[in-house]
Amino acid sequence: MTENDKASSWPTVADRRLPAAIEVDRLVKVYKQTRAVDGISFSLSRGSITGLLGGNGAGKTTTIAMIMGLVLPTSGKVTVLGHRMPEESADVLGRMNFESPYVDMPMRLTVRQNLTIFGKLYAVSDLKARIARLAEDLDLNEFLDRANGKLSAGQKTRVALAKALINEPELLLLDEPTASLDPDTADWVRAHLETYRRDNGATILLASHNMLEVERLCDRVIIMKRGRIEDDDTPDAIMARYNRSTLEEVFLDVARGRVQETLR
Ligand SMILES: Nc1ncnc2c1ncn2[C@@H]1O[C@H](COP(=O)(O)OP(=O)(O)OP(=O)(O)O)[C@@H](O)[C@H]1O
Repeated sequence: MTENDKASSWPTVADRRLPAAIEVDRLVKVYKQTRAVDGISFSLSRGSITGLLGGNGAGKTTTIAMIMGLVLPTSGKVTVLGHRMPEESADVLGRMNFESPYVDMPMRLTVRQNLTIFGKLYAVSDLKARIARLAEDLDLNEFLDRANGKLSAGQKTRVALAKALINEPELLLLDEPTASLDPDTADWVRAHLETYRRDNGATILLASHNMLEVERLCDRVIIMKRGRIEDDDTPDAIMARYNRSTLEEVFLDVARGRVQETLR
């Protein structure tokens, strides 16, 4: 994707008048001894795609869980599509969705049964047609009536993506959407996410350890370290600031505490 393509798919002026897709204000989560999230703030505009980066234990998953209203913040505020989380989650959960390769769907149910259950949970109208469309788009027809437990990792990821898109969410939260996929399937999933975002004006927040993925997909990168935000900007601006040509190098600088002279 070129910079021009990215710019043309950014939110319109009208979109900007809507409440931010996600507003996180001085958010803290303490688990007994661990400050998993330590006072972070950011706001994501509609139609943007943002990468949440950080080493193991940086606080990415905890942040996403608080945005979804699944984990109660110790302090601070989360607002999603204009609604306070978790207090007003019932008003907004139907407009968002989530995917993680680490959350399995029921193994004995077939792909079609799983998608039907999730579709009913989200009260999707004309569910049969929606599943048929997703099966076509995500190439699921070959195994639509196979038990989820009998699928390969790549097939399961495509099904998980179908589940995440079943309600045509305005906001998509992804926790390592291409983990354990072969490069071809991973590329295919990324292309699908780009298309979905472009066609639906959806907002995407994705946690990823794959720096090339983030460079390719994201307009903006938030780097976390030990529960705090270490940097927050476009991929190009961050690479320029660290005087690096890849996000991978920036990631290593941040992880190993190598701060560029220009940043001191
Ligand atoms: N339920 C929990 N109880 C206690 N500590 C937790 C819990 N969940 C996460 N933590 C701790 O909070 C910190 C942040 O964890 P989190 O899973 O949010 O990090 P992450 O950035 O998603 O890491 P990874 O890249 O490894 O998935 C870690 O130190 C972790 O051990």
